[in-house]
Amino acid sequence: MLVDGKWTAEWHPVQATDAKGGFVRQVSGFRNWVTPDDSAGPTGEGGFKAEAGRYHLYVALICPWASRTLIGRKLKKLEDVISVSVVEPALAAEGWKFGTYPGSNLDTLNGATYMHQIYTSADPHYTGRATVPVLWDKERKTIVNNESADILRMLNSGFGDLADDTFDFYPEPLRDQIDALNDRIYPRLNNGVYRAGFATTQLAYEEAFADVFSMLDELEDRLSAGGPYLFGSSLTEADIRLFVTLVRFDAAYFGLFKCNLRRIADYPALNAYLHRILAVPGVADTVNIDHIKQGYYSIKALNPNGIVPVGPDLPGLYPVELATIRPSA
Ligand SMILES: N[C@@H](CCC(=O)N[C@@H](CS)C(=O)NCC(=O)O)C(=O)O
Repeated sequence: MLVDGKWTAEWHPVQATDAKGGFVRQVSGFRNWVTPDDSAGPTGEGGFKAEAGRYHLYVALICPWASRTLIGRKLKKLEDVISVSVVEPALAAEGWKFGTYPGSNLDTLNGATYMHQIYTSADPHYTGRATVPVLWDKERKTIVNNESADILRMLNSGFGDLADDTFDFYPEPLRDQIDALNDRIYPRLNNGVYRAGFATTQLAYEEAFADVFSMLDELEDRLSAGGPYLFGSSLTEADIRLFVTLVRFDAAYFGLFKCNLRRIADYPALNAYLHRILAVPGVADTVNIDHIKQGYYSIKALNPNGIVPVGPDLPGLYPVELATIRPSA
């Protein structure tokens, strides 16, 4: 991580923990908002007007939080308005790295090698983890925001007429209910899998494990009783936020994070829902199971030898054919 703008040598991928050994996620540091008229958003300062070509997203395809923003950009048809760079899937010794791994890019915009250099360009004294996603302002040469929940809302309504209005991820009448559901799903499931995976005590792991599967059971019941989306016929940000966790679950969380009571494939309604969202035009383009597997299984603290499992076979998502991977005799 960065301490006063300097990369600390003893960087460690196991994140902060609380007194019980539970994983604690860092609070995001840049919280300004792009708005149609340049005014300030719910947090931070103004001066970030929606303009085509002005903003850039830095993402990792392994990362569920970054993927929220990629889906938002796709479905709001903002691809020509906001450019994107994708880091390599594996966390290097200095964190996220730009490179030539298939599906990744070099940073042609700022010429950085590592994501932490983007942070110190914005704030030479930055202290904190250099996380993705980052929404970068090419004009002011700074980070607008590095919190995916905020960026997803900006993509929904901050870009005004530059965005397509087929989807409204945060419709006025549903806002309280969406907030309430997000507040349940985030700690138990989205972050719950990380709490299980990065727990440093049996107790913290088991508490997280119970949260993950009780939440999945609850969502299975909810989707069996109605649908096609969490709030009926319209796809909202709650669906995007749930989808990014579900699509990683069987490939990474089940194995690496020891969330292995059941797979998403074992939940009929959740599995159908996962594939329903995957079939929404544009969504599948944001999902890269190879990056997801390579990225999670590169976390040395959890997988010291770095061996990436061949399976599981994920029909319709990541089919694995033994014949194509078995070494010939
Ligand atoms: N609150 C942030 C969290 C982002 C986050 O934790 N991203 C992870 C990748 S999934 C990251 O960049 N980790 C690098 C690190 O912690 O050093 C958000 O939702 O945008």
